[in-house]
Amino acid sequence: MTLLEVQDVSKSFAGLRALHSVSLQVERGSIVGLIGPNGAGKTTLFNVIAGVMKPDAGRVLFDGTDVTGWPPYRIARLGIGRTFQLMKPFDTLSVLDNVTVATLQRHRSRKEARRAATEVVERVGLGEWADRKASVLSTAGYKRLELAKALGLEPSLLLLDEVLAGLVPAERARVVELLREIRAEGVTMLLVEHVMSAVMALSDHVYVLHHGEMLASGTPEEVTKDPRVIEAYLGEEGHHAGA
Ligand SMILES: Nc1ncnc2c1ncn2[C@@H]1O[C@H](COP(=O)(O)OP(=O)(O)OP(=O)(O)O)[C@@H](O)[C@H]1O
Repeated sequence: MTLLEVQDVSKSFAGLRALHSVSLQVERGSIVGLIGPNGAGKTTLFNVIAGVMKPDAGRVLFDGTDVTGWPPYRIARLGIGRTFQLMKPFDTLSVLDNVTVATLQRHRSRKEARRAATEVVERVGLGEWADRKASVLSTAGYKRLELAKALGLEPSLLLLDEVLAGLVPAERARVVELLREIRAEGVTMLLVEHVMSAVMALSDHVYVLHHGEMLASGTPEEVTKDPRVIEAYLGEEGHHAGA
């Protein structure tokens, strides 16, 4: 069953066409990769899905509801969570308090919100850091916190924006494992990522954006063999293929 459907979405910035008639589908329970060169439009598409930007044309359907143009808080409440490429935790708050800010959206009582936050913090492997200030975390810790904040909203769909960037390979492998576990718990994911080995290992289906247009889509194997994708992305930045 389709959980997210993007239909012919277009978005321009002062004449610059960031997205041109882009469509994609995310099946419930799947992990879908969204790849493409810098400036291809990936973050813009996330912004449209999450309600941060209104598309000039096209529609976003989530779980059968047309959410196009809805404000971000309503979309989040309906079940779309999101991590950000540029992370902005509250540095002076503890790790647990940062996540409680998210769980308070779902739980009325502070006690319940705190209990839910504690669970999520444990879930992402930050249990030992729960009472430390967010500012003491490493990059890997920040990434996990970012994931925890998104999970705290109890989303059915998670939009992940480069959660592996800046991590060393051992840490990447741990986050890949964590994402698999989160999927097994029933969370569907749309994943923007430049670390191709992870995209290939995780994704059931991959979409390739290029200059704001959907260049190709298919299984990871199909996409990596597609000459257009190799020319536009994988070949040009060959390190992606093995990264
Ligand atoms: N708020 C904005 N105002 C003007 N131009 C923008 C804005 N946001 C994005 N753009 C432009 O739209 C195009 C698509 O950018 P976008 O950030 O969506 O690409 P991306 O695929 O996410 O790139 P990256 O991999 O570098 O994050 C780029 O040319 C970018 O400069």
